[in-house]
Amino acid sequence: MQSSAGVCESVRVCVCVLCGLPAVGKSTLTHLLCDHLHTLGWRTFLISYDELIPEQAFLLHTPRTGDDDDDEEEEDKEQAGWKQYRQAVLECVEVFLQELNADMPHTHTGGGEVGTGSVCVRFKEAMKKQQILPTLQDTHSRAQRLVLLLDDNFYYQSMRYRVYQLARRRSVGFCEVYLHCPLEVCLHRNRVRGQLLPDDVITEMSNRMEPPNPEKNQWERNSVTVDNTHSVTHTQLQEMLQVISSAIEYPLNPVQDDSEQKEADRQRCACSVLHQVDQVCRRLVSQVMLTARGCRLSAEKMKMLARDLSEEKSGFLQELRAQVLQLLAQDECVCVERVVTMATDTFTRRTHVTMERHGVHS
Ligand SMILES: Nc1ncnc2c1ncn2[C@@H]1O[C@H](COP(=O)(O)OP(=O)(O)OP(=O)(O)O)[C@@H](O)[C@H]1O
Repeated sequence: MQSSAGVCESVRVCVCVLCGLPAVGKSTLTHLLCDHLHTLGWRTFLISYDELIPEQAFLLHTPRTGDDDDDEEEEDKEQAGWKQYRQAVLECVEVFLQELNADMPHTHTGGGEVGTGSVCVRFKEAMKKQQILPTLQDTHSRAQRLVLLLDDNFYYQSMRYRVYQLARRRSVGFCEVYLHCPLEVCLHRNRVRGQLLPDDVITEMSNRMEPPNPEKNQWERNSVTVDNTHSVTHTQLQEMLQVISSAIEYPLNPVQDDSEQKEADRQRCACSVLHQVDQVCRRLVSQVMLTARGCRLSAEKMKMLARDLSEEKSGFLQELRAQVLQLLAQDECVCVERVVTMATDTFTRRTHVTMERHGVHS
């Protein structure tokens, strides 16, 4: 049976999120997965964030590392812009899924706010290039299963959770493939391919990486972790195909209870706390750097201090995030103001220790 758009109505779909550090090998693996899925007669739609989001937005976003705290406002604006682009990608995916089995032609021209409209244009180009609609319209095709492969770093759990929510709203399957290997290997692969990203950006992302945690997050139960230090083995490939297959056979149901809303509230609260504490930490780091400048530290020592402070801040924010989410998961009441004050005190003490270690005295 066909809709007026000509797409077979019984297409089973799943969204597969590929996450991992830059240069870990996500794109390479995606192509391998596509080849294998095609031999099963399944269709794939490769959604590469690198190709949909203008390069400029990625460059603006690259996580900052310590000694460039001067222009906080500018960075906030950049972060907001980058988030809009990511949101625009998800909007395109959602409209695509909405129209897939509905009685509608694929004529969506939106794709987000002004400035992110290019994402929609690129999304449509990707559809055309990968011949998504012609194959799905072919009723004789055995391609009744479609796997959307989302290729990006997805280093925060909250980034992946948004995709999960989308899959749930549209009643399709959801799974995750987390690709990892030692940081040094990623840095090396990045250098070999022509150093697309500075080392410290990849290192910073590694500090921030929150791998899937199926034990803690029920919604991440359909995930597989793959060590990509060497070539992917047959067993690893089978594991991935198994997870994708299970996601496609058992699509998610739209929310029946308020658990999803609760989880979203928890994430929002944690983000708010983290954002405020992050601002405070940056100011403290800037102050320390100013004090160090006053102490006439050599350029080399200033660099080492900046690096240590940056690491201290990343680690501290990560710990705090985990603690806040734990409290919220236990339904504890989290007073944002209080947490921010306590966190400020703790981080101030830590910066003092770091200062002393570097011979900086206020
Ligand atoms: N298992 C592997 N063993 C050795 N080299 C690999 C492996 N997988 C990928 N590579 C190489 O590492 C480099 C980065 O791979 P790839 O572009 O797939 O990474 P990526 O995770 O998609 O990067 P990005 O997120 O920056 O787009 C490429 O040169 C690729 O050939």
